[in-house]
Amino acid sequence: MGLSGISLLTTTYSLILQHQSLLLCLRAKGFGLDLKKDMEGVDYLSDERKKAQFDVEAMKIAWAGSLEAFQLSDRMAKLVANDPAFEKFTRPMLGRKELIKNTLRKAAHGWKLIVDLRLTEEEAKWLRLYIDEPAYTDLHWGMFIPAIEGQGTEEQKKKWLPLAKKMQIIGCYAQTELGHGSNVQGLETTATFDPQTDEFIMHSPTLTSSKWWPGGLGKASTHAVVYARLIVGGEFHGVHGFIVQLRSLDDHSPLPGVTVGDIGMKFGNGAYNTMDNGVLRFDHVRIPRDQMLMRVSQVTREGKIMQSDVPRQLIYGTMVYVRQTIVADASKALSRAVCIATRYSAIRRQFGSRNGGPETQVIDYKTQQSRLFPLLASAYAFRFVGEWLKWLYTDVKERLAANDFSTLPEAHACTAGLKSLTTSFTADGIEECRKLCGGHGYLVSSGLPELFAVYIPACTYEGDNVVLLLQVARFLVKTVSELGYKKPVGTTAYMGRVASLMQNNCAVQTAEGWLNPGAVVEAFESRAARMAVRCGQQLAKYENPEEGFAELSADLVEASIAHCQLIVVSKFIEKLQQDIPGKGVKQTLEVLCYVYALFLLHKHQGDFLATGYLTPKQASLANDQLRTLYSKVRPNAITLVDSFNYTDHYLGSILGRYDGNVYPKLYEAAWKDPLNDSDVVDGFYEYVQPILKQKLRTAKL
Ligand SMILES: CCCCC/C=C\C/C=C\C/C=C\C/C=C\C/C=C/C(=O)SCCNC(=O)CCNC(=O)[C@H](O)C(C)(C)COP(=O)(O)OP(=O)(O)OC[C@H]1O[C@@H](n2cnc3c(N)ncnc32)[C@H](O)[C@@H]1OP(=O)(O)O
Ligand SMILES: Cc1cc2nc3c(=O)[nH]c(=O)nc-3n(C[C@H](O)[C@H](O)[C@H](O)COP(=O)(O)OP(=O)(O)OC[C@H]3O[C@@H](n4cnc5c(N)ncnc54)[C@H](O)[C@@H]3O)c2cc1C
Repeated sequence: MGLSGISLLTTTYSLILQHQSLLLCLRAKGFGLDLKKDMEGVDYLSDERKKAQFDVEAMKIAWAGSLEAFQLSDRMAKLVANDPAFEKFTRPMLGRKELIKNTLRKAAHGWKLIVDLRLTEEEAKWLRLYIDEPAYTDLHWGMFIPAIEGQGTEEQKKKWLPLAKKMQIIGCYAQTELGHGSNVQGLETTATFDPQTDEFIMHSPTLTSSKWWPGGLGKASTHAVVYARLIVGGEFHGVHGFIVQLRSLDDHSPLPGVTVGDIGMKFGNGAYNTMDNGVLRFDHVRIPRDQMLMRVSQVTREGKIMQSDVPRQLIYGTMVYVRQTIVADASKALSRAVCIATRYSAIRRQFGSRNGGPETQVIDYKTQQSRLFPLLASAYAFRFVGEWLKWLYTDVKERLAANDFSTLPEAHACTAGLKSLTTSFTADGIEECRKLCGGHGYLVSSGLPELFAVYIPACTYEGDNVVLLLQVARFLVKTVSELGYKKPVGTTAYMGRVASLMQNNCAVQTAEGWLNPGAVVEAFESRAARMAVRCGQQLAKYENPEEGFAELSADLVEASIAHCQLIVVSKFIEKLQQDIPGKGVKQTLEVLCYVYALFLLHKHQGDFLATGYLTPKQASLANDQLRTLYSKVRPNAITLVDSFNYTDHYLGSILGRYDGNVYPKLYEAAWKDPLNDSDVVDGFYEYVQPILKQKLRTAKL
């Protein structure tokens, strides 16, 4: 068969796929094309779904947090999925300008729905999540408004919040500069008070002081909360936030003295390029004095600095809030990737066929299970720790409102540490899911490349993950150094039992012995306590503590990871102590909890062995138990990912389709690629044909 034969065959097949729901067997001799009978509307995963040992509807509620939360999220997911305005499959093929315009259109359509349907703020949040396209609205609602809420005075909130909440102004969070991101105290933008005019003069004195990265700044925002060095009477008084108008509210042109634009393309096709991360410079731009956010410090008309009794660290409060939301988002991104990889692993078959029978589903290979099921368990673990962190944040917020600042350091350490732990694991987990899907995982239509590209900056934004773990380390070192006279509370309460945690060793004697929450928690507590104490002992050898901290920072990061993993494990176990209704739901979650804990124990067994808490035999028993647990997860795997309740629209993946109808849909999608609009590629006559027709002068070639 020649080229035209192949082309005829493929075009015919593509037409059948497009216009028929019943696809009949198509056989192309000599081309290995043997597409089995395929019915649209058939659930190819129904046999898997019949294996479930728990009530899926009840698990959906356990995942969502409550029946109300489930219903709300389900309603918003369907609203988006059924609205053609939110189509996203062409996104990776759009050029940057089209991409941004498309995102602006979707954001406008989303806002119209919010207004027309009178959605609550909670509903609107879920709507934006399911629209699934990073946009300026994320920063407007996620950082600009929270910054004003957290750092503004009552008067300032009264003035700015109604404007922002009605979207009569659009704001972003402009902290990072070209020269400084992690080191906030090193920012160079200045806000100099002019007592003559009662104004601040915003200025970018150097190239490196240019604001660089803020999402929504590049093209959309009219305003920003700008972080700058406060200078009053020629003296520096720390970094503070200022509300600055950047663009005209009439024609959106930059105001005098403001230079603003987009910083350019980022990693991946589509992906985070829907966001207009921006650059901003000020040339002596004047703003009224009352546009400095003044909850923490005030500048009076006379140019006096007044400190309220609120701690200075509250200026960093927006980051605490966003880090907490990022932990919740980690479980969403990881569960999404795991859902795709799990469904596809049940559809995909390789090897093992006997007498022409079906080959083995790749999900039945123990290696596949040992890579996939810990990710599945982690998605659940992150979901529950995210729920707990939300509670912790709400509690801190209420305390702050009542001028109780005692739990702020712990909230900072927990949000920083868990943000770091969950985003690093999720970024690696999405890439692992791509590999678990073999070659097809590399196709954009698998949904995984774009999910990965969108997700990985989470390891950097809202604080580089290593920098954040070093903050946890400072908190741990301080806790250890105060043990003699201050009782540790909250997530460090276990340090109060440091003597026994240092002395007692693991008592587990059998693989079954590891199915004991007490044994698991004690193992993680002992490892974390021993690593933190060891760092403390090492630090004590240095005369200069800062020098010691810098020298030991790699070990300190490992101690912080051990502490954060302990938090996730114990919050999962605490969750299971609650009433969780539904047949088999709690038992299935218990299996996942042990998978999560024993997988970590196996992966980090070096720590557990080196600290002397475990013997090699006990570590090996944990691994034996892990294998048994994988067999328990196997029958429930598909329904555990169904319990995330993701629509096919949100998943955005042919491999992860609910009905498992993967191959015909992959085939169909290939023919929709613009390259296949014509049989002869554009450029053939200019660049390919001349080569084919060339008359070679050197006979040897
Ligand atoms: C396919 C489509 C997918 C669609 C997806 C759709 C939607 C997405 C949804 C949501 C989007 C979510 C996010 C949006 C994305 C990106 C937004 C990104 C925004 C940003 O990145 S904003 C910039 C963030 N920048 C940082 O995080 C900087 C990191 N640096 C710092 O935080 C600090 O400078 C530091 C490193 C922690 C401290 O440095 P240091 O110089 O030592 O500190 P000091 O300033 O001297 O203070 C030390 C003192 O303060 C305590 N401290 C520090 N931070 C805090 C805090 N946050 N809260 C409370 N206390 C804090 C610290 O403990 C010290 O206390 P002491 O008692 O020891 O003195
Ligand atoms: C997609 C995206 C969106 C963003 N959105 C915003 C936004 O809306 N608003 C905003 O203000 N900013 C935003 N940012 C900026 C972001 O917050 C910073 O990039 C982030 O805080 C990291 O800072 P940095 O770039 O200065 O990294 P750097 O600090 O320069 O990090 C470089 C390397 O140095 C290491 N390092 C740095 N300090 C230390 C240390 N003390 N000890 C050991 N190692 C160290 C880091 O681990 C890293 O490996 C965004 C960034 C991205 C990628």
